[in-house]
Order: sequence, then C-alpha cells, then structure tokens
Amino acid sequence: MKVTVVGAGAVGASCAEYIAIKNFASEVVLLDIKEGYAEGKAMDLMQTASLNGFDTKITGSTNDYSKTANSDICVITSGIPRKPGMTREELIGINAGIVKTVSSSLVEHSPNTILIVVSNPMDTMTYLTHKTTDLPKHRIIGMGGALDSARFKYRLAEALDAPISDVDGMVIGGHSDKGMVPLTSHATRNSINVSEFISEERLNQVKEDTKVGGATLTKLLGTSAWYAPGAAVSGLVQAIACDQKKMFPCSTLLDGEYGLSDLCIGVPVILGKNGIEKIVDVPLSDAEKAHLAESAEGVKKTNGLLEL
Ligand SMILES: NC(=O)C1=CN([C@@H]2O[C@H](COP(=O)(O)OP(=O)(O)OC[C@H]3O[C@@H](n4cnc5c(N)ncnc54)[C@H](O)[C@@H]3O)[C@@H](O)[C@H]2O)C=CC1
Ligand SMILES: O=C([O-])CC(=O)C(=O)O
Repeated sequence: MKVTVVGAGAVGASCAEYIAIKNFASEVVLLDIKEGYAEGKAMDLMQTASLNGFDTKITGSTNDYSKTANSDICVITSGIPRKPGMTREELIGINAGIVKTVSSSLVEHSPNTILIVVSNPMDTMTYLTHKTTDLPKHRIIGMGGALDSARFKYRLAEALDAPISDVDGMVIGGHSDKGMVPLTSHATRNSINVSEFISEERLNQVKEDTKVGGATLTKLLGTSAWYAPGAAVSGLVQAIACDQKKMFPCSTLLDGEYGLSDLCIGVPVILGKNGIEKIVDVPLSDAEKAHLAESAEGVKKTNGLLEL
C-alpha cells in the first residue's frame, strides 16, 4: 500500500505521522514544492520509527512526481492555511491554482489512485478536483466531516462531563464556519439521545462551538490546526487501505442525494477499498434539512468563484 501526501507542512506531516504509527501502509511519500522540506520531514519522521514501533517507509520529494507513481491513495494538503480572522473561503484565490496543478500531476503518475482533498476551502477544492481530473466520483473524497465530527464529540463530552468514548455524533454539510450541520437529533451517550442529559440551550452551545472549531484553534495558534486534521485524514486512509467499510461524513459529488446536485458537500459515506462505496441516506430533522440546504447554497456560491 503506497500513500502519497502532497504538502509536507503542518497537516501533511501530521497525517504522514499518524499513517505511519498505525503501521498499515508499506510506503508514504511526502512531496512539497519547498526545496528539501519534504525530505527533511521524512527523515525526521523515519527517525521516530524505532521509537514508535512502525515499519512504514517514509520518503520525501521536492516536487518530483515520478516518486509518487502508482500510489494507491493520494492526499492533497498543499496550499495556504488561514490566519486568525479569515474564513476558509478567502483561501480560494491561491489554493485553487495549487490544487489544480497538484491533482493533475498526481493522477498523471497514479491513474488508479483514490484522491483525498484536504486543502481549503475543502468542498470547493474537492469539486475543482472533479473538474480537473477524469477520476470517477467514488475516487475523489473531501476530508472535513470526520474532523468536524471529532470536534463535535469533544464538545459533547465536555458538556455531558462524560468520557469521549461514551459519546457519538456526526457533522454533515459544508466544511465552513457557517455551513457545518452537527446532527444533534442523532447524537448519543451510550445509545441514549444527548437531549436526555443536557438542556436545549447547552446543546445549541455545543453546536455553535463545533461549527467554529477550526476558527477557535486558528485564533489560539495563529494558524490553523494540524493534529486532529492529520488524525482524521489517517482514519480515512486506513478505512480505504484496510477495506474497513467504515462510515464517515465526507465531501462527495452529489447527484440528487439529499435533494442536492452538482456540488461536493459532506454526507455520510461508507469507505472501503474502492473509495466511496455508498452514500448513506440518514433521516434528518426539519431544522437539519433546512440547515443542509442553506449550507449547500454557501458551497455553490464559493464554487461560483472558480474559473472552470
Ligand atoms: N479539510 C480540513 O479539515 C482541513 C484543511 N486544512 C487546510 O490544509 C491546508 C494545509 O494546511 P497546513 O498544513 O497547516 O499549511 P502549511 O503551510 O503548514 O503547509 C502547506 C504546505 O503546502 C506546500 N505547498 C504549497 N504549494 C505547493 C505545491 N504547489 N505543491 C506542493 N506543495 C505545496 C507548502 O510549501 C507547505 O509546506 C490549508 O489549505 C488548510 O486550510 C487544514 C486543516 C484541516
Ligand atoms: O480552520 C481551518 O482553517 C482549518 C480547517 O479546516 C480546520 O481545522 O477545520
């Protein structure tokens, strides 16, 4: 199993580290445009192998895509992150050009690959990847919902004063400050709906804190987060590499599902060796349906800024 991660910055390196530590891939190639950067990160990570007990071989490359040839899975994290006060959508001007070049170079060298798009604004970059490459829709996956759901669970556990392993929940919709739709109607503690344990007001606070999860960290860190994003990507990569048939909310091209078409947005999917093997239709409350429709409007507006 060969995995390429483009962008050896904060998210790319974290993602490579988690993939290696989980020890299911034979090879991870890190590629970056900055001279020597990916090679340096790869060497540093390889020097953790004996300490962390993994055998995955990590190599680095400065923009040489021949090193990525025949990758089973490629992850795109290249691009600029936001600074405090910015929205993800403001990154489109620079990141669209980067994602376009990177996705075509990857597919040129790995025509059978599955692409995971991380660069922001992620839903629009996932849509752009469809427009740029000829890959079938089950082989292009946007990562956002897996991270947003992890943050939702963190906030739920905090509000319930419960261990995180007791709670479950999922966030669908656009990966943006306003577009995320935390599915409170389905959130549980040990199979009991969380509304049995906390007030509607507290649950609304959880929802709002989840939606601005990325912005909150960006304000604290001065740049956006990387540990949870890297871990979330590694979860998707593992589900595909190990054919786990796990369910994650991922950004995928919709064609009528959830009443939406011609956009990529987060919905629950089953991930296995073929990439997105199924889009799962879950019942939503009226408020969640309305929120998802509004979120889709926002994503389409951002897609409209693309020069296609
Ligand atoms: N979808 C999600 O849930 C998340 C998305 N992100 C996004 O991921 C992206 C990366 O974030 P960070 O790693 O924090 O940024 P970073 O600045 O630490 O790393 C980005 C790397 O991309 C490289 N790069 C730029 N252009 C390139 C090109 N044409 N080819 C190869 N490499 C290139 C840079 O040299 C840099 O090393 C940002 O757009 C950020 O908004 C970050 C966290 C979560
Ligand atoms: O907040 C950002 O800009 C990066 C990101 O997508 C996240 O951490 O959710």
